[in-house]
Amino acid sequence: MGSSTQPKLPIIDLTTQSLNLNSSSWVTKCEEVRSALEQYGCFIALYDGMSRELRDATFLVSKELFKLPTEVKALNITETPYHGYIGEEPLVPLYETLGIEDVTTTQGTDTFTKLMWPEGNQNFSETVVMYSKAVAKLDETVMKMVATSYGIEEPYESIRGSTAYVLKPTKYLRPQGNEKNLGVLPHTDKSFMTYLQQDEVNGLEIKAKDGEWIEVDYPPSSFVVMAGDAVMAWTNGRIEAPTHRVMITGDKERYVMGLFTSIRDHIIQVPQQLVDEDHPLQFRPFDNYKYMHFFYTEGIHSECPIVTYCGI
Ligand SMILES: O=C(O)CCC(=O)C(=O)O
Ligand SMILES: [Fe+2]
Repeated sequence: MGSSTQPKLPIIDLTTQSLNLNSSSWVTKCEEVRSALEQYGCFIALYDGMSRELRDATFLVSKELFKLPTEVKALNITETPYHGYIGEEPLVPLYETLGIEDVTTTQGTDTFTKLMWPEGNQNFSETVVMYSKAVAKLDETVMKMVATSYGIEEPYESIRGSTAYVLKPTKYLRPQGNEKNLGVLPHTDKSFMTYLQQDEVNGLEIKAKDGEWIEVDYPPSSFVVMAGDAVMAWTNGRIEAPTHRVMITGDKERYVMGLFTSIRDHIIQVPQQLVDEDHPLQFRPFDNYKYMHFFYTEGIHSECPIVTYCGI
């Protein structure tokens, strides 16, 4: 008989009170974040910068969005691959998602809202902008901690202002029958960082370094913080983007909010602090958006596309 203990992701308390630390405890906390990312490529964050009301309101407006006719949702076409509408894909028939680009700005979100509701939907726009800004604050904290822990505050400061945010409200249909069903194929994110929050139904699985799939069980108030391929290259491979998939069981639809950060109009370079004899340079300077296009056109069948794209 195998062990009944399921492997679990680390849970890190990033609530305001818990971060209100003297400087040596702050450094320890930063190391906790870095170590979780180095070991698993992700962790569960407890975060109090998102009120229950805002979270609930966001899932509510996203359910309204998915109720729109498919031909309306399909109007969300973007230049960047995977940021537009994806639905009714034969390989992942349960999965549906729409990307809202520049979502932390009223202008970006209004452009999307006008496409979906030409008559306007101010409640949708306002809710989604507020939600994304609150998650962007979590990103600010996490990245500050990563930068502190590696001693790369300055290099991070130089790319921070080029962060672009895409929110992807995502829905998984309930599967027919009782079998586990694939919601999303195993993949790594092509983003810099990803922040996931789910409504109530589990389904996300992370591939650990030993090859085992970890079923992620996280409460609706917390977030899964995950490294993307771009962070893997930026950290010279210290943090690896984890392979993950979604398996849907049970009889409920699953709703997820994913905020994806990417670095736009700025070449990402490995900070010199992360290169030494023990850690020779592994990645050439690269453009996060060009990488996303590369993945869509040529990199899709590559075993490790970021290494194919800019690995040394
Ligand atoms: O649904 C989830 O929990 C994860 C979705 C995901 O991996 C993605 O959108 O890239
Ligand atoms: Fe993903």
